[in-house]
Amino acid sequence: MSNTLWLIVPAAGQGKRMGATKPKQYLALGEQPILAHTLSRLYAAFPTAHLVLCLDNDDCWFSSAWVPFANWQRVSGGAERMDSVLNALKSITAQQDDVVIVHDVARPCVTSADLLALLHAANEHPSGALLAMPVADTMKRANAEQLSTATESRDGLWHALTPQGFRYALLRQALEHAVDHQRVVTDEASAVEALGEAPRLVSGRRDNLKITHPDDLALAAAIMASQAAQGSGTSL
Ligand SMILES: Nc1ccn([C@@H]2O[C@H](COP(=O)(O)OP(=O)(O)OP(=O)(O)O)[C@@H](O)[C@H]2O)c(=O)n1
Ligand SMILES: C[C@](O)(CO)[C@H](O)COP(=O)(O)O
Repeated sequence: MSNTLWLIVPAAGQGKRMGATKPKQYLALGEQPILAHTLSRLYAAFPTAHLVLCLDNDDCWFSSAWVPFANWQRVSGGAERMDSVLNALKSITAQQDDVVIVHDVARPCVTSADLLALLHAANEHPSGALLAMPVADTMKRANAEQLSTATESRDGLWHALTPQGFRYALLRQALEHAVDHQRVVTDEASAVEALGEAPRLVSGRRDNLKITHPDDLALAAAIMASQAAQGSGTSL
């Protein structure tokens, strides 16, 4: 029996740091909301995947017209991002070694080439994999007054991105372990690391922006326009 590729998209956030009148995933990038762009990018790379979309129970902006997948379901979001992802894992009937890819709805600039590279690494490595990019700036430690008190070594330091991919059994065990230990994790890889596993870092494009703050919108639009001009968004 061929394994199902599961695609979990956490999209139940409120976008507080964006400070908009609606959750940021529904803000327009050109003619479409961010959510539609992200799902379109994911579909281009994984058209036969089973999508599990995490949405807030009070979400009044979502439209199924933005979902290109034939196989998909929605699930209630949770208090934190990790709770939304765990709700999605609990809502599916997966084989223990099925690969689960988790991607933020707030990252619409991800390319097919990066998505497929991540899937390959997640298939190859029992501890899973995540897109990431090496830190290129000098990293400062600030005190409560926002004064720079130290410089942290950037050797071996990476920015974690998404998607992140793991076998179903490992990811569910890792997130349930985090919940059991009342530990909030901000990405799936840190839950897996807490089990003593070491996911593979897959070097990803530096334009895989997570739209978080207001000035990220114009930046994302410029990235997508550049990708379209170069034919690099959904081309392989
Ligand atoms: N309880 C939550 C919180 C976040 N997310 C999702 O997790 C991703 C990354 O989170 P973030 O960028 O922090 O989004 P928000 O939580 O919406 O932003 P903020 O922290 O500014 O409110 C987003 O796609 C968001 O929709 C989620 O599904 N469930
Ligand atoms: C998962 C993530 O995008 C990896 O960088 C990030 O941890 C999400 O953090 P957020 O605070 O939920 O945006």
